[in-house]
Amino acid sequence: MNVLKFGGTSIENGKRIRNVLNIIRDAMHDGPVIVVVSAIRKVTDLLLDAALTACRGGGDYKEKLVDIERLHTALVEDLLTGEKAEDVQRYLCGVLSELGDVLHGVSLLRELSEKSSALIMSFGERFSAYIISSYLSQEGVAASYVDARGMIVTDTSHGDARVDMEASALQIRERLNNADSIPVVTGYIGSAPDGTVTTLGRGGSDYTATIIGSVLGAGEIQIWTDVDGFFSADPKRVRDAYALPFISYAEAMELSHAGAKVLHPYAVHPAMKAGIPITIRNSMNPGAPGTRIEKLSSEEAVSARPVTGLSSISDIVLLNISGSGMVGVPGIASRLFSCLARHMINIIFISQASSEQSISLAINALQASKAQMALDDEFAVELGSRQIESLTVRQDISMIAVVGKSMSGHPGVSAHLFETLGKNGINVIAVAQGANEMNISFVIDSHDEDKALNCVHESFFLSRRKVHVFIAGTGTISSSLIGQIRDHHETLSVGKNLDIVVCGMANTRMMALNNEGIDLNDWQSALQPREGERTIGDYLARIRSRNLHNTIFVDCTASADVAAAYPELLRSNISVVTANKLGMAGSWDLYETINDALNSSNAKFLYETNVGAGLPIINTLNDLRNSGDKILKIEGVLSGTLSYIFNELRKGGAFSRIVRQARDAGFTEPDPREDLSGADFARKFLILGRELGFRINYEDIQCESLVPDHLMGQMPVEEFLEKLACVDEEYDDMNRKAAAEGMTIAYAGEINGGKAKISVKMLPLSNPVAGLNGTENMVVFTTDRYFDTPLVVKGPGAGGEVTAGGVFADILRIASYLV
Ligand SMILES: NC(=O)C1=CN([C@@H]2O[C@H](COP(=O)(O)OP(=O)(O)OC[C@H]3O[C@@H](n4cnc5c(N)ncnc54)[C@H](OP(=O)(O)O)[C@@H]3O)[C@@H](O)[C@H]2O)C=CC1
Ligand SMILES: N[C@@H](CC=O)C(=O)O
Repeated sequence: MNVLKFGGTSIENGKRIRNVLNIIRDAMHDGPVIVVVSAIRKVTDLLLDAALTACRGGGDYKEKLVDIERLHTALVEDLLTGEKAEDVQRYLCGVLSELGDVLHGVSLLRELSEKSSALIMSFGERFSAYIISSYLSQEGVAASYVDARGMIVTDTSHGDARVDMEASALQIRERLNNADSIPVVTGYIGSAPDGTVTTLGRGGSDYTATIIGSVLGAGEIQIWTDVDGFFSADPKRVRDAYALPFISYAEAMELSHAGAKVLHPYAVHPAMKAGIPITIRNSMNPGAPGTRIEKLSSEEAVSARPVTGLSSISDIVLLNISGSGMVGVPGIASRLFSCLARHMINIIFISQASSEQSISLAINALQASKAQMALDDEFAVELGSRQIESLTVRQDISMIAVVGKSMSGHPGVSAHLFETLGKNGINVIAVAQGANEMNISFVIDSHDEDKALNCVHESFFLSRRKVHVFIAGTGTISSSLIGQIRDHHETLSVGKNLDIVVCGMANTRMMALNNEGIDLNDWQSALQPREGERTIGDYLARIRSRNLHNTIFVDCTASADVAAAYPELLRSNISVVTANKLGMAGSWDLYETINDALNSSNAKFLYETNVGAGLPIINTLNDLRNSGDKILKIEGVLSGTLSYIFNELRKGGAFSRIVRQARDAGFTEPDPREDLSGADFARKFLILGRELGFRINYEDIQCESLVPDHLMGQMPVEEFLEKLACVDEEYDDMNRKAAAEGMTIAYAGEINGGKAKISVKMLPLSNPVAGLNGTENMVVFTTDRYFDTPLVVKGPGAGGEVTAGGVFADILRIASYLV
């Protein structure tokens, strides 16, 4: 014999009930069947609403009653015909008038006791079981309605009653053994010894099913619901969660107690005691195998991954009682727990450190004020004498449980868990782990619940890990970067199990956001006007509110406003990769604030492309310093644009035309005057100087400008490029003169002892700088170790593809730290 329990969504409408008929018919091939049903979806909520409305007085509850009647009548009309339909309508009429009387009484008294509430709530299952048993009979499956009030015996805690297993077993055997038709039993309800109606708590029909199954020694207890099984995490919150093929009783119990809604928390115990497997099946997808909950063999347990599943409870508060006077005083904990028990307050989580100075308890948020009052009263004397210093209630708290039988004796699970949380900046407020080592529960701010569930789930369950990228700027570098991420996505996914998801991009006018990833083949179409939300602050607010795990912000703008936001991003634990030099070459104040933020956060900050675009210059410098070498001097060419201009001039051509070519090729800054004035080069030297440990500012870099003063004023870039022709002759002359002397002109500089100088130089053609081509940069490090033959880094120092490649490499460096 098997017990089949159908939840509210499985019997939501006529189509689904027809489906249930097929499931029952199939199950009948395996032997006798007992059916347990919940109320039709929404009915329990409607009943509760009707009860609360009635309690406020007046007749408004009647509207809810009409809704309840309409919902059931529609089902009868859809499913039943002839005498069966009439019989059920008569039954509904009678029971609805009983319900109406109860609600009327509540509205007159304006009082809703737990007892009357349980009575009102019991009607849902009575309606559904009657309709379904009648429908089965009509379809030729002999079935009879069984009211569980006559079988499930409970105590008098009406809303969340405890079941008297012995008394219930007697009744169940008497009513259901040797039944000659399929019993369709009302789930969720029972009765107290005084005959009053009780309920087993929300979702209690699962419990009814396992009680009946265990008493009658069922072969299997099937819980038919609307999901494919017991998931590794709540699929509504964790997109990548998946149905587990099997889990142990103990794991199912831990997970359902910690918030997994697929199974009532008490339902596992009777089945476990009787050794009967429970299967969770999807009535909308009966072909899916579902999850089998049973006793696992030791081999199965050992071969399983250490963590089986995650669950969470959101609406809780954390009570914290603390005081140095509690240390070594016996009885405080006992009084604390007894007091809460007396007030029927269920404790979800307990944590006490060995110092005994504080005890933290998580309880349901609805019971917070009751608990606070009760404890204030209980500990009034200790609070008055400051033996207990504070009794606080912290709101907006969530508890997450990480559960797995194989966690026991498996070192590193908690280390991995807390490392993952830490890297994502999730603050753990309290932790608890029982000595059975199969549940680590921790309490965090509710704001971080989804982020924590996702990053922990990913780190324990998925081989492929996600990194969420938000880009600022959609110009030359960003466009190349987006193309590279798109083209390399598959390789990274297969080769490195890394999924780079670009979730956001913005320029000053447009923005696109998508947590699941923007389509990189058509990202331009995803951009929408930023109406009213045009500042970088608005974009950052959107990013922060998403609170996704493993988030990297990528700055491909040349905006000081964006650079000024780095400290805030880092403090929000969002890592930053930037091609924009205005952060590390900004004011000393900003530079320090960025470093302070970096030191106080777990986020990373990389800016290799700030100097020499994709060339490994900052990393080389730091490798030299970190390995103990002393850098004596840095010389070279660090402007791709100026290198290009002088390399082209050497071949002949007008200065202004070459500048225009550099701009069109994407080598220049958004405003080419930043390059021609030497400012961009100076920033790179400033960054290198600071990397070397010098406290220097932009003003400390001596640099020669190539832009005539009158062209430095405010004017559009196009106008500037036109007017720049005024210097063409001067550079033509300079170039000719140099060539005549077997020399060349170049724009180069050096940093020596904290002093930096950049200028136009006349160099012999034998100088390596004269051999540069295109946008090539060259940096020469003279160090203690590289003294006779200095270390040279040389290659293209500007351009979309090489710079984007450097940005991409920084993203991957951070990704490999995060995942
Ligand atoms: N080009 C190169 O070879 C190299 C460039 N870099 C650096 O990379 C950065 C980008 O250069 P590049 O791509 O060539 O420049 P582009 O001018 O092509 O692109 C700049 C982008 O930044 C956007 N932007 C500006 N301000 C903001 C803001 N406040 N919020 C959001 N978006 C903003 C612009 O949007 P809008 O169009 O709306 O103004 C534009 O999309 C610069 O800092 C540059 O120094 C570094 C190494 C090499
Ligand atoms: N405009 C810059 C780009 C790299 O930083 C340059 O020309 O070097």
